[in-house]
Amino acid sequence: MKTVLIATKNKGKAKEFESLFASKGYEVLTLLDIPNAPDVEETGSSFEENAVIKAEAIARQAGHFVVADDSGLIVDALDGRPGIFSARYAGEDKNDQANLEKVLEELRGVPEGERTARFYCSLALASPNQETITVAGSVEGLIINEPRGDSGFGYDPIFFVKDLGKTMAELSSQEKNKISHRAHALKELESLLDSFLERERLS
Ligand SMILES: O=c1[nH]c(=O)c2ncn([C@@H]3O[C@H](COP(=O)(O)OP(=O)(O)OP(=O)(O)O)[C@@H](O)[C@H]3O)c2[nH]1
Ligand SMILES: [Mg+2]
Repeated sequence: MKTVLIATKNKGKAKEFESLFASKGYEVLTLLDIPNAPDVEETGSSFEENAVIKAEAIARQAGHFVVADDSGLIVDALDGRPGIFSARYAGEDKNDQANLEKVLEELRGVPEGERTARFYCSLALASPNQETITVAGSVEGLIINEPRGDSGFGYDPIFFVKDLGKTMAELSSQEKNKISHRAHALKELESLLDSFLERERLS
């Protein structure tokens, strides 16, 4: 089986990548499988910049091609926050529950029609031998008042997907993996992955 290394330490993302890539015949390894994997500082000012920083740093260290994901929640009524700071919105300890509560608190009193939001995911594919490729995907939703559902991770319980009439956390992992920002970005990457890997083989 072909193996792909994902430069993430986020368990929720790792699980989603495992099932997204399994359907394409790849086994997934993440930084959670690698003892003492470094923490790469996300110093960029966009999702794309941060995805490239993470992918290139780990590709250099591993001497191997890797995929990195930088993603987050963009809330229109909060001028795009938490955005690239989604993982640490309520503090450095990356507490999903506290992050979600901070968003709900900041949106208190904002009417339903103004609670539009999207999840955005940038994926970077990097190798020591080639130019880095980036792709992106997003999914539109509404931030509801109270968390609902317990699948997924992060802000999923407050992100309502109108077409499905459910929050992301009320979807099964298969359902989320059909419509999520990460799934859309990976679909974009799919068409580029084979030729990237072919160049990798020849380099
Ligand atoms: O409800 C959610 N459903 C999702 O599908 C999702 N995808 C991203 N996010 C949020 O955005 C942060 C990423 O920040 P991020 O890209 O820097 O990742 P991270 O720091 O958690 O791990 P790493 O990949 O950098 O190691 C995450 O922690 C979450 O708060 C999501 N929330
Ligand atoms: Mg991060």
